[in-house]
Amino acid sequence: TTTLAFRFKGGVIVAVDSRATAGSYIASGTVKKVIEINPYLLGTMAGGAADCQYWETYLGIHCRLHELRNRERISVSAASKYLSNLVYGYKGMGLSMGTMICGWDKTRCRVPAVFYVDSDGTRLKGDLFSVGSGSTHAYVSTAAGHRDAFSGNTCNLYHIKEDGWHFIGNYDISKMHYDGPGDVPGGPGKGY
Ligand SMILES: CC1=C(C(=O)N[C@H](C)C(=O)N[C@@H](Cc2c[nH]c3ccccc23)C(=O)N[C@@H](Cc2ccccc2)C(=O)[C@H](C)CO)Cc2ccccc21
Repeated sequence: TTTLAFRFKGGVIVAVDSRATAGSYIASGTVKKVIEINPYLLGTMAGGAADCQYWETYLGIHCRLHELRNRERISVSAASKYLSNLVYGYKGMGLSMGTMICGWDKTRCRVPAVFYVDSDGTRLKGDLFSVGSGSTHAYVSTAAGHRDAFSGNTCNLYHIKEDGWHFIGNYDISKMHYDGPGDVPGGPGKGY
């Protein structure tokens, strides 16, 4: 899996691949690794498929209950803290989940936010994260889908703006232009 999210003045960009594996077998090439928690919160998924799907769906239920009880949206920070505390209760029991909770807070700090949360209990606020077996490639180039055997098929792209998330599209990674390590802007041998 390769998942990437970063914050910028225009909001948050979220990009994930769509491959699921069981050992070296490709179990699926069309999985959704972004859960649409609500119109202004997205969660990405890496690690155990069932673990990610189950606990991020559970988070969605909690976020809705928060809205009903408090008559206001839950903040990205509070949503990510809730997920982190949830899975921390199962630490050491075999959960495997690496996720980014992304959104644009409308109430408190009114800025885009990205939090990394994993099943070890780590929770980090940041501007850019990449999670999954292909993340090392994604940090350095657009190579993840081509270089990591556990990532690939298609890329799902989302843009979170002040008015919520927008699904930009699904792109076939095999049709994306990539001519080797020098392919990224400013890469070696490009002279700029
Ligand atoms: C295709 C699929 C499932 C599936 O492929 N399950 C396998 C066993 C799975 O969880 N694969 C993981 C890799 C994995 C297998 N066993 C594990 C034990 C611990 C941790 C990870 C794993 C995977 O593809 N994970 C994706 C993330 C993912 C995949 C599907 C859905 C959400 C997230 C990913 O991270 C990259 C491929 C690198 O592993 C489970 C499921 C439930 C409902 C609907 C579809 C599926």
